Amino acid sequence: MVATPLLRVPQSGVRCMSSRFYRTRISPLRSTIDIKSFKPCLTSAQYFSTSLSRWQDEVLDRTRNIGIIAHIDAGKTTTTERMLFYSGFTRRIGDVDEGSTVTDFLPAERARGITIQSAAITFHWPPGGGSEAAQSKPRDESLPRSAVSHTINLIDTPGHADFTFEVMRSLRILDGAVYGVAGVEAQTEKVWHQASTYRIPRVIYVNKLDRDGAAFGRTVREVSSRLSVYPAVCHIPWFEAGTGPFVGIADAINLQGLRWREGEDGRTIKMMNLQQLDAEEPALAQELRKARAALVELLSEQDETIVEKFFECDEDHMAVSSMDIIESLRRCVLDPTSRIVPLFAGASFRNMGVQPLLDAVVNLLPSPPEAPDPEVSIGGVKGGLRRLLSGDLIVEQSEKAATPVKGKKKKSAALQTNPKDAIGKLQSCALAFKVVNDPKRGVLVYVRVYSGSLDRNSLLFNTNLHLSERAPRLLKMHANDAVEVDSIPAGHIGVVVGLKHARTGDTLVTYAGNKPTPPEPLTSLQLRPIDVPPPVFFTSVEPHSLSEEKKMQESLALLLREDPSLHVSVDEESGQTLLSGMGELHLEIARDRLINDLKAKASMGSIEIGYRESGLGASSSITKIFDKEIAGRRGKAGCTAIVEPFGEEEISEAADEDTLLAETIEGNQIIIQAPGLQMERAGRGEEETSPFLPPGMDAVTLRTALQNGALAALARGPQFTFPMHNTRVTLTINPTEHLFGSDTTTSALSAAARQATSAALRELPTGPGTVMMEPVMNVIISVDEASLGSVVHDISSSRGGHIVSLDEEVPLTATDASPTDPVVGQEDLPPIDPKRVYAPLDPFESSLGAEVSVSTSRPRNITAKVPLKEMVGYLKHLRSLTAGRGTFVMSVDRFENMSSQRQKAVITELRGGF
Ligand SMILES: Nc1nc2c(ncn2[C@@H]2O[C@H](COP(=O)(O)OP(=O)(O)OP(=O)(O)O)[C@@H](O)[C@H]2O)c(=O)[nH]1
Repeated sequence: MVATPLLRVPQSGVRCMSSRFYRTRISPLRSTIDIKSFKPCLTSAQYFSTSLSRWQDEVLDRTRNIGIIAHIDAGKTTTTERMLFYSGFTRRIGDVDEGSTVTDFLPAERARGITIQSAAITFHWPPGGGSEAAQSKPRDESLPRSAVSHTINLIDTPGHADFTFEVMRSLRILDGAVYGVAGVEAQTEKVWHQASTYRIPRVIYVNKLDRDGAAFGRTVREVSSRLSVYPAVCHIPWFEAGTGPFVGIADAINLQGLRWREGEDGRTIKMMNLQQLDAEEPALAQELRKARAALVELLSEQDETIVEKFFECDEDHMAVSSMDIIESLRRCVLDPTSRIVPLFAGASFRNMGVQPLLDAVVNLLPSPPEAPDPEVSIGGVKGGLRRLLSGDLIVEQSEKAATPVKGKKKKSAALQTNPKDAIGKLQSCALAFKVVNDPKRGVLVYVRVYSGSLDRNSLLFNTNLHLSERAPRLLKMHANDAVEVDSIPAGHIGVVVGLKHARTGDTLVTYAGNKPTPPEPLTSLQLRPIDVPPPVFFTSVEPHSLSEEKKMQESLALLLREDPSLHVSVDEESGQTLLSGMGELHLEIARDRLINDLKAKASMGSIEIGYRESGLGASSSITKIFDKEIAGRRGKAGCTAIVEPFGEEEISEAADEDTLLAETIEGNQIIIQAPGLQMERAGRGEEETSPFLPPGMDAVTLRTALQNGALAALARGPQFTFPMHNTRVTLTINPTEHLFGSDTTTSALSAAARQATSAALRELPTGPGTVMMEPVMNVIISVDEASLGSVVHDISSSRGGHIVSLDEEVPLTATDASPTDPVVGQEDLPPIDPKRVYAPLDPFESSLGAEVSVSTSRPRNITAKVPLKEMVGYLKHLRSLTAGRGTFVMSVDRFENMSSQRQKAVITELRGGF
C-alpha cells in the first residue's frame, strides 16, 4: 500500500477531511529503481523494448531531480534531513547543530555546520514507491501526482558565497528547485538570480516561522519586490490564537488546517477542514478564505483554464477544486514566461511543514522531460540539447562555420565532416556534476544523463579532457549507500565508479562505431558550460618530507578533480607548489580535505591574495632554439615569441589560414602562427597534418605543446613573480627554421615556447615596464536604513571602494551568470508593487503597519567595487557597524592596475615589512 501524502484530498477540495490525527506511514524498506532487477521479468525482445520504453517513460514522469537552494543558514540541511526522515529513508532526524546529518557527510562540513559538497540522494515520496508495480501504473488524472510514489533525486547545494561556482555547478543539473528563505537578504537575491540564469522552475519555502518575531507577511512582500515575482501564497502560518506560538499551517489549496504537536517528530498531523477551523480558530479560517480568494485571483491573471473553472463554479473562489488549483499552479511553474511562484510555509527545525512541501515538489515541479531544454555548446554555437538532437542546431552550426569568425581559425575542423551524420552517431551524453572521493568505494563520479542511456562498460569520451575511459561500474546512490545497476537512462542521476580522469563539470559522451574519438564536432559538445572564475587567493603547500611528495601530489590531483575551481601550480624558481582558490574559506576547506580527509602529510602556508602582473608595452621579437637531451632522447625545436598588453574586451582581427590558435585563457591571449606549414587532412575524420611535422605529430599536438609552453611562462611575471594578466603572447613557428624532423618532440616544442615567452617577458621590466594588478570585487551589502550612512562612508573612504548604486537589482557577474545564457528580458520586466500582493498580516502588525514595514524595515542594498585586499575580514567589521545585522556577498569583478604607491605598500607588507 502506498502511504498517504498530505495534499491528497477529494476533488471538491472543500469539506474534505474530518478532524483527526493523521499519521504518515513510514515504509520499512528502502526501495530503489533497480533496472537490473527489472530486466529478468521481460520475456521476448519485442516485449522488452516496448515495455521497457513505456516503463522508462512512466518512471521518468515520476522522477524529480531537484535541489534546495537558499542563502547560508536558511535551513537547507535541516529541511533535507526532515525530508529523508518522512520518506522513510532515515530512522532518526539528523541535527545540523549536533553534526549528525546525512547530507553533510564530510568531516569538515560536520565540524563547521555548513554544507560544502553537494551530495545527491535518491528517496521516494510518498514513501513505499520504487517497486515495479508502483512505477508502471499509468497516472490517474483525477488525483494529484502525490497520490503515487515518486523518485526524488535531491541535490544538496551549498549556500556560502565562496562556493558560487559550486552552486552554479549543482544548479545546472536541476530540473526544479525548492527555494528556501528565512527573510530576504543580498545572498537570497543572488542565489535566486543564479537559478534564474538556468530558468529553473521553483517553489518558495518560507522557513523558521517558529522564531520570535517571524514575519511571514513581510517576507512575502519582500519576495515580490526584491525577487520580482508574484508569490502565490499556498500556505499561511498558523499562530495559536493569532498571536501565540507557531503550531502549523493553513493550506489555501485544500482549504484545511494542518497542526503539528509541539516537541514531536512531526509525523502526526492533525488536519481540520474549514468548518472545524471556523469553530476552533475563526480568525485563521477567515484569513484562509482571503488567501484562497487571492490565490484564485492571481492564477486567473495568468491562466485561462482556471478562469473557466472559476466561472463554472459561479465565481465562488472557495468552490474551485484543489486539483484545478494544483494543475494551474503547475502550468505557471512550468511556463518560463510566468512570474508566479508558489509559496509554502514551515519551521523545519520544529518538524512542521515539510511533508506538504514534499507534496508540492511532486505536484508542481517538472519531471525531466518537462524541464527546460538544457543548453549545450558545440563547434562554437550554443542552443538547446533537444534542438541539437533534432538536427536543427547543427544546421545553424554549419552555416556559422562557413563564415569566417573573428579571432578564430577560419578552416574549422567541423567543416570537414557532415555534422548531421555525427549527431546521428551520438548514443548518449551525460554531465559529471560531482566527483567525490569515497573512503570505501574510491572515486565516485556523479552523473546526470541527458540523452540515451549510459551503460556499464561503455567507452565514455570526455569532451573537456579529450580522452576516453570505460565506465566499469554504475551505481544508484543514497547518500552513503549504493545499489549496482546496468545502465543509467536519460533523465536520471547515478554514479560511475572506476573513472580515472573525469572531473566535476566534464561532459561525457558515448557514440556509435569503434573509433578512438567521436566524429567532429561531437568532440566539442559541452552541456551547460560554465566559466571557472579566476582564483584570487593562494597558499603554498609543502610536504613534510621528500617521501611524502608523491602522496601529496596525488591528493592534490584528486582535490582538483573534485573541485576544478581550485588551481595548482608550481613556481619554477622556488619549486614551491601553490594552491589557489576563490576565497579564504574555499582554501581552508581545501586544506581540511587535503590534510584531514585525504591524509596528506603536508603543511600549508598563510592564505594570500593572488595579485597579477602585466606589461605596459610590447617586447621585441625573440627567437629561442631548444636543443637538449630530455629523458635520454634528443629534442630540438625553435620558436619566436612577442608579448604585448591585451584587453579581454578586445576583438581580434580575423585570423588567417596560418593561425593555428587564438585563445584567451585566464585573462591572457595565446596566438600561434605557423606560416607555410601547409596543413592538410589525411582523410575524412582524420586530424590535420603537414609534411614539415615529424612523423606521428599532427596540428593538435603541435598546438597543445606550444600552448603549454607559453602558459608555463605566463605563470610567473618577470618583476613581481605573480602570474601574468592582460598579456598577449604571439608564438610563430617557421617550419624551415624551427622544426627538425624526428628530433622535434612535443617536450622540445614546449620548452622552446616557454623559453622564448620567458625571455620576451624578461625584457619588459627594463623596457616598457610592468605593473602589479589586484582583484577588485563586486560587493553587495545589505544593511538597515540606520547603518546605511556609516557603511557607505567606510567603504568609500577607508577601503578605497567605489559605490556603484544604492538599492538596485543585484547584478549578475560573469561568474554568477551562465555566459551563454543570459536571463533574457528579465531586466525589462516591470517592478512588482508589493501592495498588490496578497500577504497575511503578521502577529502584532496593524493593517497600516503592513505598508509601513516594507519601506522602513526593508534592508538597503549597497553595490560597490572594492579591492579584495580591503575586504579581507570585512564581515566582522560590517557586523560591528550594523549591530550584527549587515550581510554581504561578493564576486570577482576584474583585475585592476595598482597605483605605484599602493603597489609599494603591498610589496612591503608581503616582504614582512611595516
Ligand atoms: N528556529 C529555527 N531554526 C532553524 C530552522 N531550520 C534550521 N534552523 C537552524 O538554522 C541553522 C542553519 O541550518 P542549516 O540547516 O545548517 O542551514 P543550511 O542552509 O543548510 O546552511 P549551509 O549548509 O551552511 O548553507 C541551524 O542552527 C538550524 O538548527 C527552523 O525552522 N527554525
